Amino acid sequence: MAAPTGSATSLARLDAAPTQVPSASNPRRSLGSYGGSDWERHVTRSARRRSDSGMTVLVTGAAGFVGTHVSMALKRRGDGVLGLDNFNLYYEPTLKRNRQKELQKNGVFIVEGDLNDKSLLHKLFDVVAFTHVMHLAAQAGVRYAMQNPSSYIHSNIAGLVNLLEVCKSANPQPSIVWASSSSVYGLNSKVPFSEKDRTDQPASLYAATKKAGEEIAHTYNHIYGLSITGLRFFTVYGPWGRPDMAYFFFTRDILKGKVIKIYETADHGSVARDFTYIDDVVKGCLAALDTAKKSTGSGGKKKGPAQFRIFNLGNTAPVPVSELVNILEKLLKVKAKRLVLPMPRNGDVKFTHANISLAHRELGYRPTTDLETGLKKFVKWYFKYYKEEKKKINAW
Ligand SMILES: NC(=O)c1ccc[n+]([C@@H]2O[C@H](COP(=O)([O-])OP(=O)(O)OC[C@H]3O[C@@H](n4cnc5c(N)ncnc54)[C@H](O)[C@@H]3O)[C@@H](O)[C@H]2O)c1
Ligand SMILES: O=C(O)[C@H]1O[C@H](OP(=O)(O)OP(=O)(O)OC[C@H]2O[C@@H](n3ccc(=O)[nH]c3=O)[C@H](O)[C@@H]2O)[C@H](O)[C@@H](O)[C@H]1O
Repeated sequence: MAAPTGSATSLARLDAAPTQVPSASNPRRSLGSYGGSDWERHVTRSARRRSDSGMTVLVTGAAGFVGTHVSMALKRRGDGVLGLDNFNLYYEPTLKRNRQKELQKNGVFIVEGDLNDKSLLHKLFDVVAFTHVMHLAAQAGVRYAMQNPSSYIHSNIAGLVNLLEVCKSANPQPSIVWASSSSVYGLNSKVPFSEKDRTDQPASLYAATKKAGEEIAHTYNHIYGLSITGLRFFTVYGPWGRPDMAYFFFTRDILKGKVIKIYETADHGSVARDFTYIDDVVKGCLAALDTAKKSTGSGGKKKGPAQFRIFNLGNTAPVPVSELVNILEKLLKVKAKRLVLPMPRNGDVKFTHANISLAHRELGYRPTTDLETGLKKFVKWYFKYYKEEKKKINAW
């Protein structure tokens, strides 16, 4: 994982934009450097939909785990899709580049840029009349927030506000669906978590920025008439996943014979997650886009009541982390070296469990993949992917 950049304290740095995870691209390029007709040709071709009934969607975080899957699913069914990602170095940059290649093969172009680059966003909305924005770009990960807190402010707060500012003044205004998180339930002990439950006890800065995002979204809905749907994802896993997440690095470490740390509660109880398979989450995202009503503002002014929704997208079948490891051992045919430790106060919560009846009722959301089935698909992908990567390295 990339070293955090947040420790610089010189006066020059204090004036600079909030600290970011180092990025492969320069987020402050001048508009001219986005490239002339070639850039525009890629953008318009990627955003072209196959039929008039389709949508034209800007997917932020398209080189990310969920963003890649959602972009692919939209393109497959004929919608116009344009990606935006800053390709930051929070985890393996080659993985993001390889996801980008997969998307490119399927006709999805990713513009390399930062959410905070207002002129870039304006330029994109000038070139393409987006009907929808699927906003997935964010600084993810609950524990990394203790190492690089500013990166969460940069992407999850400043970046979100910047995006909403541009959306509010776009003509037509797009409908927005964006990723919140199960982490907003924080220290709640009433399960399963329902959208009506309190969300005022976050256990990590990550969770606090997602909660803040929900409030910010409400403001833009209230003042400017933006149609906004927030989706609270619950620990999403699967092929092309995130190497900073436990199921992914447990797989790598078990195969390497390295010790893995498994957290337990202070009274030796198990820590559990409502692990949700990526294909189920993608279906929920598409259903949210399909049922999103149009925004009601124009010229930066609200012209009528606008839709505002929040849904849990979980699996509603929590599994203890120790059981996740049992399944991985079985699939990998390797015994894990386990070190059981009390859960540190590092942003983690003891358990998550989604009540999904609202998403079921309004989105027709019904997850169908149990953890063992989903992990089997992940492990299959993992072996294939790293075999290919190893071949590439050996060929050098
Ligand atoms: N995967 C999960 O378990 C999970 C659970 C709950 C919520 N979420 C949320 O879902 C969304 C997608 O998560 P993911 O797992 O795909 O994460 P990810 O890190 O794989 O994807 C996020 C992408 O956003 C990009 N990005 C970050 N900051 C940016 C910026 N300022 N400008 C442009 N691009 C930027 C990153 O480069 C990355 O490719 C995130 O909002 C995350 O917080 C994920
Ligand atoms: O749904 C979300 O809102 C969040 O989902 C995800 O967070 P988490 O549920 O915390 O997933 P993840 O890190 O894989 O840890 C899984 C389990 O392994 C335990 N865990 C973890 C590390 C370790 O070394 N040992 C361990 O036992 C740990 O205690 C936990 O019980 C996303 O990363 C995050 O972006 C956020 O959006």
